[in-house]
Amino acid sequence: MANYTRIGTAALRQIPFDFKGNVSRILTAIERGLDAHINILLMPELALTGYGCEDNFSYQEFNQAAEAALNDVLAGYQALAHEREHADNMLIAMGMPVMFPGGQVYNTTAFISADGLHGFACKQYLARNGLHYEPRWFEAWPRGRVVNHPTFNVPFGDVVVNAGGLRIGVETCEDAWVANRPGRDLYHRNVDVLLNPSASHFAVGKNFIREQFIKEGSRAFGVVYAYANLAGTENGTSIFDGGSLIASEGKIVSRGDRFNVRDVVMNQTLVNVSANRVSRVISSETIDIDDTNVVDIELSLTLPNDAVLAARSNDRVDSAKDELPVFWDSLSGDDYAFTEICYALGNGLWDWTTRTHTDGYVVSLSGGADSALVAASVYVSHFVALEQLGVHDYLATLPKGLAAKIDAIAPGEDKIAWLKEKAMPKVLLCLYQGTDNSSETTFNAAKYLAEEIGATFHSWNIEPVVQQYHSLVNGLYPDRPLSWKTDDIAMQNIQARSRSPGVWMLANRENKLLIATSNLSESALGYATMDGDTSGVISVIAGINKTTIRKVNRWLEEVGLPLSVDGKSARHQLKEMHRVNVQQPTAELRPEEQTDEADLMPYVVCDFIMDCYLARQMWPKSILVELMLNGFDKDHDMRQLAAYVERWFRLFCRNPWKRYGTRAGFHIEQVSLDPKTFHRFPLLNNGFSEQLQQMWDYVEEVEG
Ligand SMILES: Nc1ncnc2c1ncn2[C@@H]1O[C@H](COP(=O)(O)OP(=O)(O)OC[C@H]2O[C@@H]([n+]3cccc(C(=O)O)c3)[C@H](O)[C@@H]2O)[C@@H](O)[C@H]1O
Ligand SMILES: Nc1ncnc2c1ncn2[C@@H]1O[C@H](COP(=O)(O)OP(=O)(O)OP(=O)(O)O)[C@@H](O)[C@H]1O
Ligand SMILES: NC(=O)CC[C@H](N)C(=O)O
Repeated sequence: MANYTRIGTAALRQIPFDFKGNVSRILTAIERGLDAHINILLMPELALTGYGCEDNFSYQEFNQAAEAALNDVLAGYQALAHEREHADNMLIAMGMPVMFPGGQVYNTTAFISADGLHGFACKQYLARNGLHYEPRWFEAWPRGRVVNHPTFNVPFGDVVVNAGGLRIGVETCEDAWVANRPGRDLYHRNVDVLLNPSASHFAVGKNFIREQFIKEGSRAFGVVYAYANLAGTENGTSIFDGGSLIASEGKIVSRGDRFNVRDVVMNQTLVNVSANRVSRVISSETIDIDDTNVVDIELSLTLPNDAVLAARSNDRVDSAKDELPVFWDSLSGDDYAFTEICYALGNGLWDWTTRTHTDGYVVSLSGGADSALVAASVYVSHFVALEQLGVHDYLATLPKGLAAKIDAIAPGEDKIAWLKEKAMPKVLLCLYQGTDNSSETTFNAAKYLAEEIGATFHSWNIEPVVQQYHSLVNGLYPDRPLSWKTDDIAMQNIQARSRSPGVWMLANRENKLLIATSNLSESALGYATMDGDTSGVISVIAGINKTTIRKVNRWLEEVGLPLSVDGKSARHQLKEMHRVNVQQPTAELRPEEQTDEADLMPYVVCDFIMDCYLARQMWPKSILVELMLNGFDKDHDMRQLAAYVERWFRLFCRNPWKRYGTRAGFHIEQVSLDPKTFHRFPLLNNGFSEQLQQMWDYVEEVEG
C-alpha cells in the first residue's frame, strides 16, 4: 500500500535578536501548516534566531534567550494544536543554536510535535568558505554519535526520527554541499525523507546548484528531499532568497517563491514515499542496515492511498501554499540571471528601508551606468514589493514617517501610475551635480531616467565649489598653480569629493539613506575617489562587475523586468535606460574626453582577470594563459594582455585600503571583494612583483 505524506516548508524573514518577532513568524507558519494538514513542516537553518547573529552565537545570554524562544514556540504550538483536531499529525523541524553547559554551541534542527520536543539533529559540516565563518561560533558534530542533552533531556546529535514507520534524517545546508554528505550514511539508515534546513545566501546561479544536489539526493538516496531557506537581508549584506524546493523520485516537484518580501512564504506538496523507496529496493548497492540512534515518535505522518484522495480534496490545503509567480518557469540564461539580480537588489533595498525606519534614499545620479542601476534598483524594490504585497500592505510595511508622506491611491487609479506619481517622489531623491566637464548627454540621461522611475530630480552645479578649492590650494602655492598637466589626479578627485558633502546634506535633511555607487570592477582597481564617490551608507552594486551592470541596464531597457499580472507573465521595461546605455563609461572628471576603459583596460578583460583571480584562485602567469585560451588574443596581442594583467595586479595591490574604507555592499556574484567577509588581503604587500616577473619571463619565452 502506498504511503503519502504532505511536506511543507516555510521561508521566514527572520531578524537577528528579534526573538519575539522570530517566534511570531514561526507560529504563523505552524498555524498555516496545521490548517493545511501538513505532516512534516520544515523551517530554515537557525530559523529561531536568524543566521546573521555572528559573534553573539557564542554568548551565553544569547543562547538562554534562544532557549526561552524555543519554549515560546512549544507553548504557542500547543495552544494552536489544542484548537484543531489534526494537530497530532504534524512534525516540525526547526533550525536553532543549542549550547551545552560547557559552552560548546551547535547548529541544530529541533524536532517538535504538539507533544513537545523530541530531539536535535546537528550540522556536521560547518560552512567556512566565502562569507561563512561558522566554525568561529559552532562546533561540528561527529558522524554517528548521539548523546542526551543535559538541559533538554532529549537525544542530541546524529539522530534519525522514526514517526510511525516513516524515517526522517537531516542534512543542514552545507552538509549537502560537501562530497561526503550525511545523506550517504542516512541511506544505510533507511530514511524516507531528508530534510535540509538552510541559510543559503543569494548569489547569481546558485539556485541551480541547490536544485542539482536536491534532485540527486532524492534520486540516489531514494528519499523525498525537502529544502527550506531563510529570506531577507538579515545582516544587511547577504540576501537570502527563500525558494523552497521539494524533490521526489529524483525530480523537483514543488518550488516556493523566491525574493518575496512577505514575512512567511509557504510551500507544500503531497508526495509518495513508497515510490521513492523503490530506488533503494532496486539499487545495485547492498544496504548495510544501521539501526542505531533512532528516535521513535508516536506520530502518524503518512496517509494510505485510500485516504489520500479525500485529503487532496480538502479545501483548506492551499492555504499553506504561496504560488511561485509564473514567470520564473519561462526564464533561462542571462534573462534568469538578470531577473535574479534585480529582485535581489530590490529585496536588499526594501529591507534597508523597512528595518532602518528611514524615509527612502538619495542617489547622486550622473547619467552613467552605475548610478543609473542604483536608482533603478530603488524603483524595482518598491515596484516588486507593491506587486507582492498590494497597496495596503505595501504602505503598512513602509516606515510610518515615509508612508505618511505618500498620498493615498484614488479609487480606480492604476497601481503603477500611483507608485510613480505619488510614492516614488517621496522614496527617492536623485541629484545631478555638474561641473565644467559634465555634458548635456549625461544630464539628460539622469533627468529622463529619474522621471521614468518617478524619483524627485534636482540638479546643481558644483563648479564654484571646485574653483573655491583651486583658489585655496593656489593660494598656498603661488609659484605652482594647479594645472591638468601636473595635477591630473588631484584635479579629478576634488570634483568627486566636492559632490559628497552636498548630497550627504540632503540625505541628513530628508532622513534618507545615501547610496554609494561603486561596483565590483572599480573596487578591485581602486578606480574611485576615496571619500568622494565612495560616500554612502550601503553600496548597492558593490557585488556586481561592470560588464554585468552594463548588460543588466541594456536588459532593463530592451527586455524588462518580469512580473506576474493576473497569472500571466509580463515585462516592465525602463526605456529611458537607452540614454545611459548608448554611452561609454566615463568619469567626466577631465576637460578632454575620458573613458574608464582608456584609463584602465577594457572592462571585459578586467572582469575576466578578476574572475580568474577571485573565483578560480589563479596568479598572473596562469591568468595570462587563460586569457589567451579564451580568445582575448584575437583583439589584443600577448604583450598587451600581459600589460593588462600587470596593471590589474598593481592597482589591486595598491588599493586594498580603499576596499576596507568603502561601504559594505550586497553580495550578488559568486565572489566578492568585501575585505571583512569574503576576500581577505594584506593592506601592505609587494604587489605580486615576483609573480608578475614570472609572467613577463614567460612572455619573452613565447614571443622571443
Ligand atoms: N602605493 C600606494 N599605496 C597605498 N596608498 C597610496 C599609494 N599611493 C598613493 N596612495 C594614497 O592614495 C591616495 C589616492 O587615492 P584617491 O585620492 O582615492 O585617488 P586615486 O586612487 O589616486 O585616483 C582616483 C582614481 O579614480 C578615478 N575615478 C574617480 C572618481 C570617479 C571615477 C569613475 O569611475 O567615474 C573614477 C579617477 O579617474 C582616478 O583614476 C593618495 O593621496 C595616497 O594617500
Ligand atoms: N554629474 C554628476 N552628477 C551626480 N553625480 C555624479 C556625477 N558624476 C559622477 N557622479 C557620482 O559619482 C559616481 C561615480 O562616477 P562613475 O563615473 O564611476 O559612475 P557612473 O557615472 O554612474 O557610471 P559610468 O562609470 O558608467 O559612467 C556616480 O555613480 C555618481 O554617483
Ligand atoms: N549556511 C550554510 O551552510 C551555507 C553554505 C552553503 N554552501 C550555501 O551557501 O548555501
